[in-house]
Amino acid sequence: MAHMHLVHMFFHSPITHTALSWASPEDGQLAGMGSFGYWQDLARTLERGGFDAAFFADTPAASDQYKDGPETPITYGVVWPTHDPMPVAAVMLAATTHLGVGVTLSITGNPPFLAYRRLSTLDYMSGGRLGWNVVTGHMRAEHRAVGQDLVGHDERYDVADEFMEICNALWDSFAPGALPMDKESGILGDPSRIARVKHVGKYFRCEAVSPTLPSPQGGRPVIFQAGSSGRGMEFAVKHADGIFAIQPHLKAMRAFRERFDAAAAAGGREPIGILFGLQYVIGSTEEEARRRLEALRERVPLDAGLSRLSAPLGIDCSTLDPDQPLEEVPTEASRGMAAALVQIGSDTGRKVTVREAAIQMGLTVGLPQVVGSPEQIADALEHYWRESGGYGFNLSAATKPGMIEEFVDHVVPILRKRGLVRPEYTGSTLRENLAA
Ligand SMILES: Cc1cc2nc3c(=O)[nH]c(=O)nc-3n(C[C@H](O)[C@H](O)[C@H](O)COP(=O)(O)O)c2cc1C
Repeated sequence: MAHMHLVHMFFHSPITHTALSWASPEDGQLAGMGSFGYWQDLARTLERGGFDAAFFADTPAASDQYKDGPETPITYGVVWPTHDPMPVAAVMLAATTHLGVGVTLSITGNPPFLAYRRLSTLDYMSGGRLGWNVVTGHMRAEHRAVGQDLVGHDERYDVADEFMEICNALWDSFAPGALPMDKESGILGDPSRIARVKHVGKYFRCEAVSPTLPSPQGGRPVIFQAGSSGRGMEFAVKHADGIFAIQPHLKAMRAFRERFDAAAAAGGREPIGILFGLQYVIGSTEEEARRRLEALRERVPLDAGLSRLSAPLGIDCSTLDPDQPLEEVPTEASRGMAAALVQIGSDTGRKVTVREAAIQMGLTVGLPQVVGSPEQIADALEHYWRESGGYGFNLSAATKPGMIEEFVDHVVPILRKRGLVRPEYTGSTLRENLAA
């Protein structure tokens, strides 16, 4: 664990995690959605700060769990609109030379061959700076949108395993010397050295040669994974190079890391690097940061928070009394998330009401927050990093792009001075930079 690794989280949407952040006078992302320049500038800022990558989360369809429809996400712009992250990844990769971009691409609604082609094209064009966050798609709306049935939790990972089998076979299909690319003889590829993949499985069929040139980074893009259930961990141990995780506080981060290390050891692997999600709210002083946080909190409509809370709990939260303790709400969907919200912001186990959980959900979607001056944020990151044993952080800025610039200009120099992050990029691919 030589250095703290930093990735910065986004949605290709008006917000990342804070409902109504788009309405803050400080925020430029809604206007930025119609501008290549906005994303290019963000990419250059992150590269100036030595970030390993920008990461795009993606849930392609507006959530319809709350009040059985998409009205609330549409009304308040809660991850609606949600544009495709793949083109914006291309824009950011084109504006930089070292920054990686991790994109989320769901196995729902995307045939493996076409997903492989889109990912490999971008990986090749960027000189090996692409990461893929493999998600199974857990939202009802996403399945309704593409006309597929939502399969059971563990079976989703069986489908994902088979999906990966096809992608891996295509990535591994090139033998040495497969690509003479010889202008003199006019021979570009040697078909005897490029395997034709023939897959007939339970969920997919594919018969093809790779339509794209091989990955410049170790045979395939960097594979990220974010599932934390037992079956999710099993999938990660089999396929992932890095893990994205959201845990509500330090104690939970450490426990999660220990659980994952044990799963990796059981699967015969070295520990996999975990990047913990954190939201930061920065100010030139602590008072300023707290003022900014309060302005954001006051803007979160209860309805938007309740709609955010509905998805992980798997219930329509409009049916709940906002003043009842969250603990009393029965949920079959994500007990982990409910337990995390009950303890949000502390590890003291203080009981929160549905209203408090909803506002907190509207503010951070369960991410722990670090709030303060650049020095205080650097201190918090160092503490979390040293004590959790995590590989680094998947950071989310409450407003954009200003807070990101402030982080790069004022927090990164402190982290560099302390020797916590590397002074400059040492590799040219995302895989190399993440390993350094
Ligand atoms: C940091 C983080 C980012 C995630 N990003 C996405 C995403 O962009 N799209 C998505 O559909 N699911 C996303 N997920 C959800 C996971 O991929 C997974 O479906 C969910 O955690 C449930 O899996 P589990 O039951 O194995 O934990 C994310 C989860 C975490 C912790």
